[in-house]
Amino acid sequence: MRFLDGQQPTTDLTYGDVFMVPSRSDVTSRFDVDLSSDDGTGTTIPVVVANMTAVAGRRMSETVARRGGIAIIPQDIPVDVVADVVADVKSKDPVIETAVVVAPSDTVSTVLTLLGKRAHGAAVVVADGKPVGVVTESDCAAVDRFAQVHQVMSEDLVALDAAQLEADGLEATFEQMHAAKIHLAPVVRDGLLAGVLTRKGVVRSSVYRPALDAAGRLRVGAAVGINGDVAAKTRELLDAGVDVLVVDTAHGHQGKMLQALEAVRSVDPQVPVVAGNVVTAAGVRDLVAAGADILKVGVGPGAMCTTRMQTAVGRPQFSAVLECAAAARELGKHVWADGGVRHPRDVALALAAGASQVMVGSWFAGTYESPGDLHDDGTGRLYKDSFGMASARAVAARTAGAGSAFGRARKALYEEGISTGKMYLDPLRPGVEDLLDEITSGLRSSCTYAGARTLGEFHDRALVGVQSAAGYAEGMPVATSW
Ligand SMILES: NC(=O)C1=CN([C@@H]2O[C@H](COP(=O)(O)OP(=O)(O)OC[C@H]3O[C@@H](n4cnc5c(N)ncnc54)[C@H](OP(=O)(O)O)[C@@H]3O)[C@@H](O)[C@H]2O)C=CC1
Ligand SMILES: Nc1nc2c(ncn2[C@@H]2O[C@H](COP(=O)(O)O)[C@@H](O)[C@H]2O)c(=O)[nH]1
Ligand SMILES: [K+]
Repeated sequence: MRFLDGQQPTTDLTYGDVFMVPSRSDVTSRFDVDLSSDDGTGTTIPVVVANMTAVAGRRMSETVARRGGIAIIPQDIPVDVVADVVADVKSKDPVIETAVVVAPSDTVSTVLTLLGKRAHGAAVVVADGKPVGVVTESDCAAVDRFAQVHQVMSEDLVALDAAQLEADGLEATFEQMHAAKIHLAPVVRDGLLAGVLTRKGVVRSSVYRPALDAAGRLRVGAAVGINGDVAAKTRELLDAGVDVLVVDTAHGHQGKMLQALEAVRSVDPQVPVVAGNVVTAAGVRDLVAAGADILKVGVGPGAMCTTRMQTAVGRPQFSAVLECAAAARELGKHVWADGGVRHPRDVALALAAGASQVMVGSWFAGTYESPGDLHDDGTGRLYKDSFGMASARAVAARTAGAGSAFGRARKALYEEGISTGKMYLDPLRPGVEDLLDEITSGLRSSCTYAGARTLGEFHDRALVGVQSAAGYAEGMPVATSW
């Protein structure tokens, strides 16, 4: 990456401070851009779901890995639950999606609760393992909440056969669904429900490649903190089958982190290890020396994060990523830009600055696939609760039952995150895949503007300028007259 006209910025910058100019390009289609990362984590799009309890759970992990990204299960989740999540994600099909399933005797009230768990807009009604109907939100409108599913479901089913699907391919399957005027179809294998396909999902499967491990199963990562028996927890996580290990604490450039990395490396010298958070080249070098392959960069940019207000510590994220990525590159290592990503442009800028991937937390909390329950704010707008991992809420959960009550009370004094975030679902993009579409289409387009076919070329070719607040504002759409 170069600054425009050889500028050398004299202050640290964040995403809003910078813009990219187009360069001569011979990349004729945005579909010609390869978004795979080269940092050894096996992702085919450079998007990692942040290890936050309100964001990364099993549905999020499965959905994002099917489209080529990876989610990191937070360190606060008990290790036996992590093992269960990893096994579940790895049991899922890379193309056929997991259905929301109900029984004919379930109530409409149950259906309405479950529909919000995935973006399909329909639940498959199953009896003896076979699909017998489909039920949507509109089927449930204006009927009693205790009505039973069999009374309202549509029995007019067009089911797809998994073997036939493989033989026909995605395009023919899409055309078949189009001709049948259906947006969703249950998929059966030997007559039993194997999942669902949506028309949108079929198109996505033709554009994205799933992030798969050596055995062809979806990838998933998990985080470990720096306290306690790090080696033992690492062993348990690796036995559970996690593909990437994230060693995570607020202040990554500290002695306990270096010891934690040594403990992790003593267990497994091979697994990709991500460590952070840091924002300086010195932090990068020390953590690499202790065994990290990838540095998690970002102190204070997160949407749920109050660290900069509490402590004055942190660094504007674009400059942090630029300096850390350059230091990591010299050592043959990589960085993930963690936090503060709110628009596709931020993803492009982080990658231009040299990050191999971008971590997204709060933005994805506001989707069907995040772990929380859907709420209506009283005006019909849907949202989910979110909270920081250093908030009072997370600290109380993390320390519950550990140590003495006195110790927990002392810990509770330190709070560097908000407990009561409200992340609205975008009515046009309520599912995480809708956001991935928005991010990756923006990023593919950024790459062609820079004349880049790969993310490596994008970083090499990106030409970045510094802008005023008015320059940033000019880029915003204006939907009403002024
Ligand atoms: N990216 C960011 O800007 C930030 C991210 N977070 C996230 O919050 C989660 C919890 O992290 P964390 O609070 O580190 O909890 P951890 O459970 O990982 O514990 C942190 C350990 O480091 C010690 N420590 C020393 N200095 C600090 C410091 N300045 N801040 C925090 N701990 C310190 C603590 O001891 P003692 O308690 O005795 O001081 C404790 O033993 C993580 O997921 C982290 O990524 C949190 C803050 C900032
Ligand atoms: N200082 C704090 N940082 C936090 C907290 N919880 C999470 N985080 C960091 O934010 C990113 C995600 O950023 P986002 O803008 O996409 O939400 C996450 O990976 C952590 O590094 C917190 O309580 N305090
Ligand atoms: K912040």
